[in-house]
Amino acid sequence: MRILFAGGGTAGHINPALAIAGYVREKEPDVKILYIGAKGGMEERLVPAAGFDFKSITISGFQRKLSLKNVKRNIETVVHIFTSSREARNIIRDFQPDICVGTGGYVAGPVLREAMKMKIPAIIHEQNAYPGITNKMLSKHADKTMLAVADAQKFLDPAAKCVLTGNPVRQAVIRADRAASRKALGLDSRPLILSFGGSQGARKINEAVAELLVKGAKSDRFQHIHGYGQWGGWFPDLLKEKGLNLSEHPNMDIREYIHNMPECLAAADLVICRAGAITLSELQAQGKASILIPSPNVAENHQYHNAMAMVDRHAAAILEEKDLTGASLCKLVDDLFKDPDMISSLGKNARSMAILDANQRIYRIIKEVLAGI
Ligand SMILES: CC(=O)N[C@H]1[C@@H](OP(=O)(O)OP(=O)(O)OC[C@H]2O[C@@H](n3ccc(=O)[nH]c3=O)[C@H](O)[C@@H]2O)O[C@H](CO)[C@@H](O)[C@@H]1O
Repeated sequence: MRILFAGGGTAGHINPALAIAGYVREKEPDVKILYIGAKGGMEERLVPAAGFDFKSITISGFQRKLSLKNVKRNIETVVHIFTSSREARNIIRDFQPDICVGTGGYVAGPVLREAMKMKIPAIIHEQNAYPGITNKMLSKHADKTMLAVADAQKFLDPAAKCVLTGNPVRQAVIRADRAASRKALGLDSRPLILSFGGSQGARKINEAVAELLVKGAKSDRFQHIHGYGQWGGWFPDLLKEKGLNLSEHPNMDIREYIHNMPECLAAADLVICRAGAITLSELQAQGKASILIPSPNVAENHQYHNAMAMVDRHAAAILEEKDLTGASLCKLVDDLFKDPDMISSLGKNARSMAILDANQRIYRIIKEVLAGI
């Protein structure tokens, strides 16, 4: 079997593709997998690191806010629509896939469209309750549109052939064990706080977490791992300005991107993060207590709705960005750790929401589509 994947822009689109690809490779070690991503996107690093062949095409998205710079970018995007289709077509011709799987993000558009024109079976996966623009466009002609949340169907083309699968989570996340992960990370018996602001990081979360790290360093009560993101290069200097010298605190660790997320998640006692769809599925798979800070800058405020689905089931705490300060975050963390039963019940309730067989369901759909069912 030869499978072509396309999806990218943020890890929220890349990691589901890697989860599906990883599962299929476990089931069928002879499978040939190729991943097409966008030149310059996070997928350029993440996909080869996961051991899959990768090719890129040049593509960009339309900028909605009008400015001179954005007009120029939008003209480039129109040019890319044509050139990227040609690039995608050439890669597809060379690779000759049996099926093409799209997981959202601009790059999936030209790849899946060209595959469909070439009569190659094409299926897409939507991670959110509110679908992204690429999947909305592709859903009309896709052989199957796989959904994480049934509600997404009402925003898709009426012709979409929808099937509910849940979000695919990487096997490494599902399997990671707390005790083994804590040992591998060199942690001691104090609680571990894990924080990050989505796959790209978030300025406001960095600023609030800086306070939490300073306070944590003084009290020495916690161990902490924080991912500050690709635009957060200023974060280490902020800590220095605040007088925090991390070399004196070996179990306080900051990094631009957390590459060993399965271990870090398994080891954590409390996770502070955005409410992107895949992050939430991972929290559920690992049954972790969390403080969710939804991004207010996403289509239809969908991260708030993602978060509330957990908060309403007492499976996470929420701190809205408008209420987020160093002080409000420190207080909520203190309150939670004062109440160990609360931390444990948030984790248990999160786990009860997990859909752990999404990879199996998607694998079955791939086989059915290939068999013409
Ligand atoms: C601002 C934005 O557009 N966010 C969207 C984006 O979020 P984003 O790209 O942040 O996606 P998710 O929260 O869904 O997934 C993030 C993934 O990155 C991993 N990770 C993150 C940080 C890190 O340092 N290391 C690491 O490995 C997480 O474990 C997870 O697997 O895609 C999601 C899925 O379509 C959407 O729900 C989000 O609304």
